[in-house]
Amino acid sequence: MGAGKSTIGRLLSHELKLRFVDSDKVIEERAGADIPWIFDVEGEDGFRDREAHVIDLLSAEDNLVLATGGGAVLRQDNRSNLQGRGTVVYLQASVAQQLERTARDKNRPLLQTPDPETVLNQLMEQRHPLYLQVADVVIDTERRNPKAVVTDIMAELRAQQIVK
Ligand SMILES: Nc1ncnc2c1ncn2[C@@H]1O[C@H](COP(=O)(O)OP(=O)(O)O)[C@@H](O)[C@H]1O
Ligand SMILES: O=C(O)C1=C[C@@H](OP(=O)(O)O)[C@@H](O)[C@H](O)C1
Ligand SMILES: [Mg+2]
Repeated sequence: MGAGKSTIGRLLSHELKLRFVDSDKVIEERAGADIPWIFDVEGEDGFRDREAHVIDLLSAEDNLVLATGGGAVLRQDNRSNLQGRGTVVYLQASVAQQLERTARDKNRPLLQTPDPETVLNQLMEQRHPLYLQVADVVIDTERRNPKAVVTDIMAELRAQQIVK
């Protein structure tokens, strides 16, 4: 959360001239409700079920840049769908940077606690190894503006001959 997936994903899609899709937005459209409502009414498990279904659908499509939510790596099905069907970019950010970038946003239920820093540290410990497991490309976003991050991603995609 706050690494910049939604922001960078959209910018990268322009650079690659591909469609951009954010799985969180698709989940909200299909549910006719926002993410806080889904967490409230269906719990995190309900949200994860919806997320897995949407990632299964979207990862099967070609020619798009997909931004997932940060918890997508928690399920094995998502990990194998993402890893098997596309190029996965892991955007890294420190917890301090995540806190700065998410502070004013009420749209992330997991961070609506008195101590989001502790939550983010726990999530990082749990998820970082999973992100590394699925990533083809790892990009440090620390104190890099979105445009610079996209430039770094493009350079790495070219170095790996994933794009020209
Ligand atoms: N590299 C960056 N530098 C500065 N601000 C950023 C950067 N990436 C994202 N942001 C800002 O941080 C916030 C969270 O970004 P977002 O794209 O929603 O992250 P994610 O989808 O990974 O949770 C947004 O306000 C966005 O404008
Ligand atoms: O990390 C998570 O578990 C979540 C991240 C959110 O997306 P972003 O990573 O785009 O903030 C969103 O999917 C939901 O609030 C859960
Ligand atoms: Mg996002």
